[in-house]
Amino acid sequence: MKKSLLLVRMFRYVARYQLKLSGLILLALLGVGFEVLKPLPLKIIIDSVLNSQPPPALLLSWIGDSAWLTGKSTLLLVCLAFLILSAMGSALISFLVTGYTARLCQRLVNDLSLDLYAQLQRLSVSFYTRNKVGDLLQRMSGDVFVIYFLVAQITLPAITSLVSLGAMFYIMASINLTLALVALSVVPLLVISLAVFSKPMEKTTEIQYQKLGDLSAFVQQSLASMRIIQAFVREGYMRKQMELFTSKYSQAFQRATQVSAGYNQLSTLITGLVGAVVVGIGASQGMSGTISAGDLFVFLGYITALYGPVNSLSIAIGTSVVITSRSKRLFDILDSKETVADNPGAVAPASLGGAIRFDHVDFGYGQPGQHQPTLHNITLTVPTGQTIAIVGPTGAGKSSLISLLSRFYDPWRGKITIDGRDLRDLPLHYLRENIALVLQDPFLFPMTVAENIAFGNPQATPEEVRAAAQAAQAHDFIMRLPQGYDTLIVETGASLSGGEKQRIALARAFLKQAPILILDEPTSALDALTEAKIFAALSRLAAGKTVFIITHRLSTIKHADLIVTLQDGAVVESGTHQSLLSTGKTYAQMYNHQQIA
Ligand SMILES: Nc1ncnc2c1ncn2[C@@H]1O[C@H](COP(=O)(O)OP(=O)(O)OP(=O)(O)O)[C@@H](O)[C@H]1O
Repeated sequence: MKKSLLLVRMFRYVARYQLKLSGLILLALLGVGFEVLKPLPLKIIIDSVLNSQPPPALLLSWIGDSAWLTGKSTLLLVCLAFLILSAMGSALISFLVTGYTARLCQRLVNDLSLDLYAQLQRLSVSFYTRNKVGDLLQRMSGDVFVIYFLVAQITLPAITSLVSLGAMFYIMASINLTLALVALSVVPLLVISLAVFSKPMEKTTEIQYQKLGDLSAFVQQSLASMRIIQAFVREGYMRKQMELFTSKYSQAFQRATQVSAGYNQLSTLITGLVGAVVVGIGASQGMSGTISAGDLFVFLGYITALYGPVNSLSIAIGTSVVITSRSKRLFDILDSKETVADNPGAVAPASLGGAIRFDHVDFGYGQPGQHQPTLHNITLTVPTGQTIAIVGPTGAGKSSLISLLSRFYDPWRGKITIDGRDLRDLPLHYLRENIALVLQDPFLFPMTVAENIAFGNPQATPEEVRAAAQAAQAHDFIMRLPQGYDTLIVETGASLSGGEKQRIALARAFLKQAPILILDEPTSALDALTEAKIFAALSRLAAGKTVFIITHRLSTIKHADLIVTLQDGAVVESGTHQSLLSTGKTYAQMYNHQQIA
């Protein structure tokens, strides 16, 4: 997408609040009015109070032209009153504009953050495999403020600067057109300097925020794995890595800052030089009597005042270049097509049975043809209500196989059906609502124990939560926690043992009461007795449900309706425990080996 379009798209967010923004702009323009008119009372004081020129015609039309009103004392009072009013007005308006801008911008940041969050929720697992969490965090918490800059540092300053430049030019031109044109020559000069600097500014900013993303990702990963770093005494190594990331970021930051500073200094220089030329010409015209002392005062006042809007205009243009690169980082997320799409016309059936079929499924991580497949030609049929165990050596593809059921990925070839419907013909949210899942690494949220268990079924009553915890053999240890079910779990469940976390994750899956239950090594961290109790509860809870279970402990799945052995991504055998034992092949060898061990 063209970079200029990125800002246009960003404006669509701002356009949602066009009424509020218009009000804000009008208020800011009122402030501009006070600023622009500021030197005029001083001109009147110099020309008509201190000297003998008549007051300007416009003023006379306002206050009348009786001798009393145009007396020097009254004029002085009128001018002073205007100066006081404009000082108070400017202060009040600036206060209001700052407050309203902050409020509007915060809303915009919130809107953008929510859209990004919603899109992140839609994106598939492959997106998260490709992007680092720390970098995404940086985009969500840092880059999202580009919309703030768009309003507060670009739109508002650009409009108010242009209007005040126009108004000042109009007044200056009515005093002395030549001088006004010299003063305005600053604008094309600034445009030329921006044309020279915009590409390098854009590039260096893009690199700067990429490096910041890398640094954030490294810090995030280090914090999450601090125990491992300490256990392996790799603090020194990690510090060196950190130095590397920070030095790369510092270099990029310095380069971007230097380029921006170059542009800013050049524009300051241009403004200063043009100002000096105007002062020189104006002063010499004043000396020759071409313009009055009051007019020259207005002119000089505007020359200094001109710097403000010209400078904020150049900052606004510079910022727009910088935020274009940062907006791109946001639109990369918003435009990502790495979502799991439903087939057109996907509809939810009235109910879901749970008969599952893998039909000649090939799957791999990455692109077919460019990457090796992980699963080859998988064909499996699991009738409703049956329990199927997937076994096989580590890396055989067991977790990959079940990840296809929740459509974390789609097959390269072949299809998976539930009750005869292709998974892609079911709305994704409907499919996932009908699957309860326990992953190998049970993730707990920083919420209470009860909330963690009820995560997939927030309407569950406390009694139902308790019953699920009992089935998962979690109730007793939960009751020993300081606040029982109301105990707040610290981030990722760091204060619980691996087995405790697994049991909460199991309770969460049991409580969901979905027709399909997928358990990926759900009891790997549990002792044999607890495991046996959980499997007893499972056989009761799983009545009528289709259950997929992956386990390395083969004694737990002896009663499964079907056992499938995977090896190197292919089904090498399937059958019941007894039938597989009798073949003496892979399953039998693994089982016998575990019996001896
Ligand atoms: N996100 C991923 N991206 C690329 N390759 C992956 C990804 N996840 C798994 N793999 C690869 O796919 C293969 C199968 O992995 P999978 O996790 O399905 O095996 P598994 O049988 O469940 O292993 P284990 O018993 O150790 O859990 C492995 O070679 C693994 O390296």
